[in-house]
This record gives sequence, structure tokens and C-alpha cells, in this order.
Amino acid sequence: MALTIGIVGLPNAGKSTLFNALTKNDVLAANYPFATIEPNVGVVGVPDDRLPRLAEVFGSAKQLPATVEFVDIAGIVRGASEGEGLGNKFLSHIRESAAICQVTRVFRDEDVTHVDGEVNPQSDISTIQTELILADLQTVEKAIPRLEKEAKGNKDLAPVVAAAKEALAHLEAGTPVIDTDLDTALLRELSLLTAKPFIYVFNCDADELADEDLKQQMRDLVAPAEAIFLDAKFESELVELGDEDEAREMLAEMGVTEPGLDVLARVGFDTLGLQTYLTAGPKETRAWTIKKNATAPEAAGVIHTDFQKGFIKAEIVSFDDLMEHGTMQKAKEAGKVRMEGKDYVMADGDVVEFRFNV
Ligand SMILES: Nc1ncnc2c1ncn2[C@@H]1O[C@H](COP(=O)(O)OP(=O)(O)OP(=O)(O)O)[C@@H](O)[C@H]1O
Repeated sequence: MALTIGIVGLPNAGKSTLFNALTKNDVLAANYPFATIEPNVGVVGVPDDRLPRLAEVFGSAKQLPATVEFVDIAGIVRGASEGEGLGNKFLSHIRESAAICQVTRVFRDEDVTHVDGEVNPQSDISTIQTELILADLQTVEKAIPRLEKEAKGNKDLAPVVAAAKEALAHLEAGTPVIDTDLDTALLRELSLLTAKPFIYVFNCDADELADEDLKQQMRDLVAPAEAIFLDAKFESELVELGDEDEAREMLAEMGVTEPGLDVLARVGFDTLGLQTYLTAGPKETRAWTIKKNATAPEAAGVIHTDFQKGFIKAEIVSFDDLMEHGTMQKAKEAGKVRMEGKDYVMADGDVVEFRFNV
């Protein structure tokens, strides 16, 4: 299963606007030249300023960033857990996502109606949380009798039953599973919605983006989850503009140093528990995606399964060491290029060449 981030939010929160901005980029064509991507999946490049620097050292013709996938999930409404709106279809889509990005409306615009008649981020967040909790309650209540039955024939399941009962108690008290100290690995089979990591996107207007007090209030509302502030409408207009330098200039005028979409891609990637390693040569400089703590053969397998099967060694230099010495040759002379074996745990920013047998 691809590690995707599901975008949820109340109607008119700005999900489609954000999703459109996310999908209108050229990463898709570069990274997935032959693949068909579902229309509700947006593939976004993870900004990485190491790539142009590495490409310069190796004279690479192309640069390919790591990517993160967002799935546009139809709007959630109060009662979704009871089948309101798109109800169950919505819930099954969200179940398949590894993390959830909730778009919350902060912008005020008389012309854009709010389902509850007023803009109130706190109440919107709690509406969605309640629906997810209710959906999980149904899942857990249904699962417990089955798990109890299975546990009679299999002692190993006892901790799972205990965890499910504990989850039930937390959910009944209105607490999302991720906010408890429950070992969610035990409950993986249930794909609980509130066990997934959350990212909050606060969709603001220009004045709100400059209002530090307001932003701090929103951060406090969702901590320890990540809060990202952006103006989805403005970001989508910037993407339409198609001129990155001009877009950055316009953002800078608003006091924004990095496009919100870039921040979202970075935070999303990190929330999914992913990291990158780098390969470089005349053809391309590329960031590859691996799970944090992946070993060298697992990393090789991301390029090709044959690389993993026939893995011998990995020649590795850290990005910082390479930059300090300027070229591979000089880094080698300084003893900074290492040969690592199959137990090596990859570090973020390792620049790698794999040796393998096929
Ligand atoms: N930051 C913003 N400032 C002002 N208007 C915005 C902003 N973001 C989105 N909008 C406007 O709000 C309206 C609703 O946005 P959008 O259609 O993206 O919402 P949605 O969450 O996808 O809604 P639905 O779930 O009903 O499809 C649109 O007219 C959009 O242009």
C-alpha cells in the first residue's frame, strides 16, 4: 500500500482548492512517466535544497525529488459515521491513508457559506474528530466479541483484546487513540481512524497569515500535531502563475518565506515516518524514499528489487561531508567515503552507490 495522506475537512473548507494546487506541478510527469495515477491522488515533490547542489557536483542533467502522495477524500459532514453525506465510502478511503491532513477554514468570506453558519476552527475540528471517534467506536465494538472468540484458541491475542478494550474506553471518553499511550501496533488490523497521525492545515486569508496571536491559538488547539498555515486560494493562484521566482516574490511581500504547499509536503513526508537518501550521476540526481531506520539493502530495493537481492555493499558519503570536500575524489582522499554492509542503517542525506550481483 502506498503511503498516502488523506485530505479531509468540512464542506467549503478549501480542500479542492488545496488539492488542485497540490496536483498542478510537474513532479508527476517526471517521477511517474508510465504510471496512471488516480484522479483523486496528488503527487507532490518534497522540496530539498540538497538536490541542486549535488546536481552541480555531478553535472546531472535532471533532478528528481522524493514525493509524497495526497488523496482527496470527499467532504466530511456531521453524521458521516452514521452514513450521512458520502458516509461509508468516505470512511473507507480515509482508512487506506497512513496519515490524515485536516483542512480547517479560518478565512472569512461572506460569499463562501459555512455549513454551520459561522467560521469557527475549534468547533470544525471537534466536529470532524467526533465523527472519526464515532466511526472507531463502531469498529472497536464490533471487533471485541470477535477478538475475544479468537483469543480463546490463541493466547497471543490476549494483549490485542486488552488493547481493544482500552481503546474502547478512551473512545467512549472522547479521546482519539493517537492521543493515548496505547500501543497502536496491536490494533493495526482494525485500521482505526483516530490512531493515524494528523496534520492540520489552517486555510487563512492574507491578514490572518500575518496574525501571530491567531496562529499561536490554532497551534495550541491542535498540539502536539503539526499546524500549517496557508492561503489555499492564493497558493493555487501562484501555481497557476507557473513562475516560481515571481511566486516567491509575491509570497515574500506577504511575509511568507516558503510556499505553504512546500511546508505541507515536508511535514507530510516526515509525519509518514519517511526519510531520503540520494544518488547522483551525470544522468540524474535523485532523492529516494525509505522508511526511517531502513537498512542499506532495503534502501537498494527501492531502486530495484534486484539491487536488494544481490546486495553486496553500499559506497556511502554523507551529503555534508561531500559538500565540505567538493568532489567525490576529494571526499575519498579525506577518508569520508565508507563501504557499508547489509546491516547498515541508512541516515538521512546519505549519498549512495550500491554494489550488487545480478
Ligand atoms: N484562503 C481562502 N480565502 C478565500 N477563499 C477561499 C480560500 N480558500 C478557498 N476559498 C474559496 O472557498 C470556496 C470553497 O473552497 P473549496 O471548493 O476548495 O472547498 P472544499 O472544501 O473542497 O468544499 P467541498 O467539500 O464542498 O467540495 C471556493 O470558492 C474557494 O475559492
